[in-house]
Amino acid sequence: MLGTLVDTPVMEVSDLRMRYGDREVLSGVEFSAAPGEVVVLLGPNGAGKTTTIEILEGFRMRSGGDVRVLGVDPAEGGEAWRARLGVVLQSWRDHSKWRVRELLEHLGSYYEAYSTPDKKRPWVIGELLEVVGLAGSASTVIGRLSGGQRRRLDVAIGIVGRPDLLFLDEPTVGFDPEARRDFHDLIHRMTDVDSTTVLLTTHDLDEAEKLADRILILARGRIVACGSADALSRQVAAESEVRWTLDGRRFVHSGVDATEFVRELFQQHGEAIGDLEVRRASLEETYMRLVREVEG
Ligand SMILES: Nc1ncnc2c1ncn2[C@@H]1O[C@H](COP(=O)(O)OP(=O)(O)OP(=O)(O)O)[C@@H](O)[C@H]1O
Repeated sequence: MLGTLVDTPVMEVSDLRMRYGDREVLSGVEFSAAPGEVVVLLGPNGAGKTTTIEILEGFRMRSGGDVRVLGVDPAEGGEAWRARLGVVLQSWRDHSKWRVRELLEHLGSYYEAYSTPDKKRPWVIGELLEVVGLAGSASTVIGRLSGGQRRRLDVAIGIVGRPDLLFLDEPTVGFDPEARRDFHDLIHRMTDVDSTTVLLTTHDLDEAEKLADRILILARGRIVACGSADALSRQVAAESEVRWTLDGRRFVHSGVDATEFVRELFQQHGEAIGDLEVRRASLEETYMRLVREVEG
């Protein structure tokens, strides 16, 4: 085929509005996401992150605006559309008497009808148990899992149908550091191997920085900033901090062009320079500054 193949966006949101009673929570949210992209939605408590995700999942009717998810308006999405979505809910409370493998096999069987030549559904359960770190608990009764294992099961339930688009609302709450790292590896694997698009919310900025291709900051009903962690930090804090030692003394300099400054520093002092550090604003500093500016 001649010409450039342009990926159709997996999600397109334009002028999204949501009102609860007379209170407007979302007042013109705009963003889109491409196949295989990991988009992280950040924002203070009550900003409307869960509301946004629920609208995209088709669980909540919006008050206004245009939304397309996998090319379909979520308000009208049917079974075949839903089968291509993965949703990780806050916690799976039902079926506490079932065993882990049994529940995943049961839920997975629903997706068989939606297998395609490119994507065999559901995930092979043994392999799924491996990747979410539950292989050792396959025969455990769900009611006896620990909080962290329960959360791993939530993730397994969300991805058992090998979704094209995965929604995760605060997925790693209650994870220990190892489970958190395993989860990050899993997300990378899904986007690399299956080109799954991921939209997730978190309050863990370190996690956002590790996972996101793009970070969206939701505040006061709108997306107030959008970009990689690095781009956001450049946008907010033009200056970087350079620290170094010289003849046993510590120095600090803040400026716009750190590279040029360091070049000159070395030209002037050469090997006498020690412990050089160049630091841009962290995502936490950037986030706090952006949200404070918007919230006045
Ligand atoms: N069903 C509802 N009826 C009325 N108000 C609601 C409803 N659901 C949410 N809200 C309100 O809408 C606002 C946004 O809530 P939402 O849960 O979407 O925020 P969030 O960004 O996910 O917050 P958090 O970070 O605390 O999870 C909040 O003020 C909340 O109280």
